[in-house]
Amino acid sequence: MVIISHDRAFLDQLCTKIVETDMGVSRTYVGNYSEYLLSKAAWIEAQYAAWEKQQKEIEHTKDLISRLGAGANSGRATSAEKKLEKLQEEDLIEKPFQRKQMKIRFPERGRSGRSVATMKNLEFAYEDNVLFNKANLSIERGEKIAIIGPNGCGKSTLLKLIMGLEKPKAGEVLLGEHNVLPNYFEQNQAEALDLDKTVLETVEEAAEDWRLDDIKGLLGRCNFKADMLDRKVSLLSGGEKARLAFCKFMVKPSTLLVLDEPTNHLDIPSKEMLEDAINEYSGTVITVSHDRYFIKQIVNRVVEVKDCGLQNYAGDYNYYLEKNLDARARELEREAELEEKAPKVKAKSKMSKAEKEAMKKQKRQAFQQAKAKSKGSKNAKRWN
Ligand SMILES: Nc1ncnc2c1ncn2[C@@H]1O[C@H](COP(=O)(O)OP(=O)(O)OP(=O)(O)O)[C@@H](O)[C@H]1O
Repeated sequence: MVIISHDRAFLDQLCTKIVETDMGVSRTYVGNYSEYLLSKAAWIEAQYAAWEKQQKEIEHTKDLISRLGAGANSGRATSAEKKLEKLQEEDLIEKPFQRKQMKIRFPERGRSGRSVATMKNLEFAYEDNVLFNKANLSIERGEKIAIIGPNGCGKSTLLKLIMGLEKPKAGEVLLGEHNVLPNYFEQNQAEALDLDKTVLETVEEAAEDWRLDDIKGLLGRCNFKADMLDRKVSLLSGGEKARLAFCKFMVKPSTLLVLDEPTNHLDIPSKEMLEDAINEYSGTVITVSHDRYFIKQIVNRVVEVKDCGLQNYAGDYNYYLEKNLDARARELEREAELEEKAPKVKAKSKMSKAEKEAMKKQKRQAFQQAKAKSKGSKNAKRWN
């Protein structure tokens, strides 16, 4: 089975091999996605150490050649020259290429008061579809909260209530009084873009205190090449509009992020960029997401929408799984289902002895390869 996916939790559960392709070169790692990250880091470390060592040797040999010069030492100089030639050509170790991860920070505007949002005896229904019945929740500054629950239970509606876009039938939803500045990423954000604006204008308008070069850098990271910056939003594809909406969202100053499925249209590097930005954000974050990997990376509190109420778990997603036996059972069921569909494929937790051995072997090989000086330098141009 070959899978192409941006869903890291899914890749973790199913894959036994990851093939990474970057800059026209592909490399295979044994294991699932999390193991691939570890193996890749180990490979880069080993390759970098070997490269550094060889660079020193090259410098030392060059130095030796210049000191020996001609005359009585010319024989030794010639053999040093031969050694240098070999080091620089057939034995050359390539410097491992590391793609620079673009770093983004959500702009913050001071800090909010301690109380960020409060729901008191909240009641809400769409006609006879009751979503909340006397639900209570209070959110404090700096909390990073995942709102979870099955499809249609009212997660997105809760965010709309917090944003004041829906009104409670009874009870209250209040934002804190002091400096609570929300920045809301709604699921249909792309549909709200102004079609007459250009790509660059759309982001420039939302950004305050951003340099033009930084805005262009952000757009570039989200795959808007220079020739697209002056294109009208009306001419963009659905996916491009979604990425543009994401860029617009990333530049707005706030003290509260309200996110509805923010990772939906993002590739893995963009998800990682978003996770880093959220982790560095000192304000409050409330997110609805089905992306369990994303939730595991960023939240310190979980709120489950259940039986028209809000069940609080004062810990991260793993804590929620530990405390919530139903959720753990569902998680195990899902794993079992996936395994049944792909009986020959085993996930990390169930790796066979042979696979574990293969993985160890791969790590050893990566280390040895790095030491054993790779031949040729076909890709030398791309190492910097
Ligand atoms: N404007 C609306 N009018 C009537 N019903 C609506 C409206 N918006 C949402 N609903 C219904 O309310 C329920 C809750 O919707 P909501 O989008 O909040 O669920 P959710 O938990 O976010 O779901 P999902 O996980 O699928 O995104 C659903 O049954 C939905 O069909």
